[in-house]
Amino acid sequence: MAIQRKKITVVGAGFTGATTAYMLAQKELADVVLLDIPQLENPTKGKALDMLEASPVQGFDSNIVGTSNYEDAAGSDIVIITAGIARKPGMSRDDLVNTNAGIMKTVCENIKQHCPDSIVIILSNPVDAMTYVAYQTLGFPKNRVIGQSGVLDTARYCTFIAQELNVSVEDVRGFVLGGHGDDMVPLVRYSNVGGIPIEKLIASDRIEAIVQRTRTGGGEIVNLLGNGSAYYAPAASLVQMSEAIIKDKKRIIPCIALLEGEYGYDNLFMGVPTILGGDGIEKIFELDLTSDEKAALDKSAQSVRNVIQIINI
Ligand SMILES: NC(=O)C1=CN([C@@H]2O[C@H](COP(=O)(O)OP(=O)(O)OC[C@H]3O[C@@H](n4cnc5c(N)ncnc54)[C@H](O)[C@@H]3O)[C@@H](O)[C@H]2O)C=CC1
Ligand SMILES: O=C([O-])CC(=O)C(=O)O
Repeated sequence: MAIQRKKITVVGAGFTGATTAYMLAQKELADVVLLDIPQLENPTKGKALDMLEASPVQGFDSNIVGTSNYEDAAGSDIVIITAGIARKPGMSRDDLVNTNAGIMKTVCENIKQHCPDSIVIILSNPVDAMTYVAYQTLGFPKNRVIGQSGVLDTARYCTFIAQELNVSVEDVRGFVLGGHGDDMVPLVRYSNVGGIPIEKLIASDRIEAIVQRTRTGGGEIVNLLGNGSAYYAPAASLVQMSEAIIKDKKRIIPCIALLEGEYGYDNLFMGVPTILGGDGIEKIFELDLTSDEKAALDKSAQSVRNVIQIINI
């Protein structure tokens, strides 16, 4: 009897979607379905075939197909949504809200019909608000609707700390709380290098500079690229989340989760530390925060609420 492989569908075959599909296949996490709109069916099939033809060279056996038909997504264990427009220099993520909310609703209606048992990971921006739209449309339990921001924001934060100290990124631990906007909250007090608190190793003005660069890390890439936004690190982040779910690793990963009283917020999707495993978000950790940290998180939460209020679909 043939081995039943896991299946992951990536909706949106643009920069982030295609890169994610390729990384998932390289790691042999699952067979991959790459899905875009009917007008882009041939380019989507072409990207998938091109990736598949790399498999003999790279030595992976995951299958990859391109499609615009949601029937091909049926039975997916995970659906990753990257569909939507990306910002350009001079724009904020929030400028994308109504265009992408419309796209999110259409995509999620299809996922609800064809992949009712899947765990859904949302990337499209503004991602906290888009995760809320997805949750409303899908009607899935909250553990199966997850937004990606914290892995990426934390990765940027850890990159900058490793650069500052000229040490391995592998030894840097930290995480970023809050919404995926310029007022996200890198938690300095909980950050360390090889177990040593960063406050003992880096001067406070340099830490502040790292925190600020992390907050505007997406914009830094947008300005450099000139016509789109980051995709290598976002794709790597989606793959780490998918791996935690597919392998039931129970990793402690910051994810956008539905808060129902945690940290004092209700009915709000925002980035918090979670356990990510086979059931999706299996637990949310509530950390003790100082009054300054809580005030920063309140500001970030308010920004997320402000965006949700202008959704008009
Ligand atoms: N949460 C995060 O940390 C990050 C979020 N993003 C967001 O991810 C989204 C995608 O970014 P990119 O891949 O760079 O954009 P892109 O423009 O390269 O690709 C988007 C793709 O979505 C497709 N699409 C549009 N409507 C669709 C629909 N109804 N069904 C299926 N596919 C549809 C487009 O045809 C296009 O191929 C953007 O909103 C961007 O802001 C990007 C990086 C990080
Ligand atoms: O900045 C953007 O528009 C894309 C994104 O969310 C990121 O790279 O953090």
